[in-house]
Parts: sequence; structure tokens; C-alpha cells
Amino acid sequence: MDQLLQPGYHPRQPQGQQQQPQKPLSSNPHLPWTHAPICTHSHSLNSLSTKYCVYTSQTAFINGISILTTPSLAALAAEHLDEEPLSIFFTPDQFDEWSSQPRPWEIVDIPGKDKGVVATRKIRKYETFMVDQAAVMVDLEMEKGVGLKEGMRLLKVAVDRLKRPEVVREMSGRHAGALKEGEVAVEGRVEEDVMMTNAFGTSLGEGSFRGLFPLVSRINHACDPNSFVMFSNSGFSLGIKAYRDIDPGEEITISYLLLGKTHSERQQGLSRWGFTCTCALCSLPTPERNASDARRARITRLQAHLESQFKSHAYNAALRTGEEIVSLMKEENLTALLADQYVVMTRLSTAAGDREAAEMWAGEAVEVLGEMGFLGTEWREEGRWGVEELLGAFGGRGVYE
Ligand SMILES: C[S@@+](CC[C@H](N)C(=O)[O-])C[C@H]1O[C@@H](n2cnc3c(N)ncnc32)[C@H](O)[C@@H]1O
Repeated sequence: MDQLLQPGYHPRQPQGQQQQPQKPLSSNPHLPWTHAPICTHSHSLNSLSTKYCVYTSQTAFINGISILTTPSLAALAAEHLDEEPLSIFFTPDQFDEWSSQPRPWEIVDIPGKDKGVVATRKIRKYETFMVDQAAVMVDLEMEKGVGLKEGMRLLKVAVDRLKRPEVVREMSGRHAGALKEGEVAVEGRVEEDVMMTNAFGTSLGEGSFRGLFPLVSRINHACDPNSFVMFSNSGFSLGIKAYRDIDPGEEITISYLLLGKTHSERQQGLSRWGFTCTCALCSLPTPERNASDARRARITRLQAHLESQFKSHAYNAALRTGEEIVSLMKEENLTALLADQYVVMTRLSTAAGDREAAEMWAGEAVEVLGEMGFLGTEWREEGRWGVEELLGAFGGRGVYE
């Protein structure tokens, strides 16, 4: 459930010739792609001779999309190119309201962070206030299989072929623009920098990808964020929703890391983005920060304990452990983790034969998961989320899987 920004990092190498952008074909045998795929083959032992290509549709989505992947995953991707994000994240009423109003945020300069996104009106708790669609998707297996040089060459082709390549190139890659001393200008370097700085971890079918979402890429990190990312099933669209009410002028933030980490774990996890976090949680006075860290470390220990209790069928003891986890997560304001914990409690109560408790925990889980948007847009009306339905859909989640 946690949103993750996962720019894959690999060291820089010199590059070869410039690839010229190609024009869309007039009579097109490659539909739904608007350009002839450009392909290469893997030379890694794990995926020897696997074919990877750049597939572009300039007409799909908001900015067009380029996908670097295998022909079979491209065929799967082709089934989703007409995905309409508004109908995924909004009910028809919300859709009308959304369409008739200006967007409730703007991209502005934020001191010390380059750009960022701020609210222009009050955003309500759990409101979806931004939708975005991938502009570039890169198969992680391709990156490993074809090597950095070839991967960067194809990435540049992928960006060149977009409807508006500048949407990607104007993003602030950490190194984009300024060559370091002794560094050679290489093909695809700017594009690779932007991917490293701005891409999210996402998926398509069985494949893991780095996905570049132009709007969401402007949102800065906070360890106690006011917003979170929700992906569509295809992985091509996402919605940003508020964890709590956000005031006009307040900066929109998401967490680039899994939630629940201690201060030192967070700073270490964020080091790859090249900034030291000064969010409200990281800036707490030392005694309060230590107390928060102690609660977070205890949650981690208790989760391991609960897992062993579950495995040894000590369900009632596991429920008591789980209750302490719930209370600590509430103190730490870890809403997304709480939703999972409520599912765990439902499952434990069911295993313990306590139907009443199972229904109570299922109610808590459904409330949070529903409000967060994980049960679809009509979850309140459907009334179908009892214990069995919840465990059927979400029972595989939890700390003891
Ligand atoms: C996904 S981008 C966010 C948007 C970016 N600020 C921009 O101007 O496009 C990630 C980069 O933003 C900066 N950033 C994000 N959160 C930050 C924070 N809390 N403090 C300082 N810099 C931050 C870092 O340079 C990071 O590598």
C-alpha cells in the first residue's frame, strides 16, 4: 500500500552516437503504437537474447507514452492505452465536480527543494486532488539485460518520441544540465537523470518498472506526509489523495519511503535522493524524536513477535500483541499501516474463533481501506465488505505472510 519512489541507480558510463527523433508513421502497421518499435537484445545470462523495444504511442494518455519492454508486455500494455483515469478514481458526481473546477494545486518554487506542489484551496481528507498518467515506463529487467549504455540510448529515443519531450527534460534530474569535471556528455544522460530522480516503482503484469509521472514527479517528500499515491490496476494511472485536510498554501507531500521507519533509517533511505529531510517529523526536538523512534522500533519488534505467535497458533496472545501494534500505529499516525493491521486483526480473530471481534476489526479495516480508495469508488453503497469478502480480497496482506 505504501507509495514508493524507487529510482533505480546505476553508475554513469560514456555514451555513443545521438539518436535522431523519428516522425510518426503515416500509414501505420504498428498500431496501437504510433512509431516503429526500435529493438535490442539482452546479453545478460539471466535473460540472454530477450528482445526489448521502445514502444511509443503519441496519442495515448495525457502526454503520450513510451514503454521500454518485451513484445509480450507491450502487447499487455496496448490493452490499457485507452485507460481513463478519472473514471477509475472518481464517482460520476465527483467526476462532474472535478471537471467543473480548477485544479486545487499549483507547481511553485520551494526554497531548498527546487519545485514543489502547494494547495490553492482547502483539500479535504481522503479527497483525490491530482490524477496523472505515465509518460515513460522502463522495464527493470531490460535495464539489467541490455546494460546502461544501450538502456540510455533507448531511453533517449523513448523521450524524443513523446508528444512533448520537454515535459520530461524540464524535470529536475539531480545532475541534469551541469556536467561534472571530466564527465563526457553522453546520449540519454539527461533523461536517465530525470528517471533516477523522479520515477516511481510501478508494475505492468508480472513486470516491474520505473514509471515517470510528470505531475506527481513534482511532489516533494515528507516522512509524515499529508498525501499518498494510489495506482490503477494497470499501473499506468495514479491518483494522489489526502491523508488529512490540507490548508491553502500548504505544500503537498508524499513519502518516498515505506512508512514506519525510524529517523536514522529514513535519512539513510533518502540519501540516494541527495537531500537531508527537514520535515516536521525529522525536525522534532530530540526527546520527542527519540520517543517516536522508540515506538516505531517497538512496532517492528512486535510485528516479528506476532508472526511467531501466529505460526505457533497462539492466536489470543497474537491478538494482544496486535492491539499494542494498533495503539502504537495510531500514536505515530501511520494510517496506511493501520489499514493492513486491521486486516491482520480480522484474520487473527477469525483464527481464534472470535466472530464478534473479527467483525469489529473488519469494520475498522473496511472504513480505512474504503476511505483511502482501495475498495473502489462505490464501496459505501455496495455493502458487501464483510469479514469473508475482506479476507478474500486482502487476507494475503499482513506481517505474517
Ligand atoms: C521527485 S522530485 C520532487 C520534485 C523536485 N523538487 C522538482 O523540482 O522537480 C525529487 C527531488 O526533489 C528534492 N526533494 C524532494 N523532497 C525534498 C525535501 N523534503 N527536502 C529537500 N529536497 C527534496 C530532491 O532533490 C529530490 O531528489
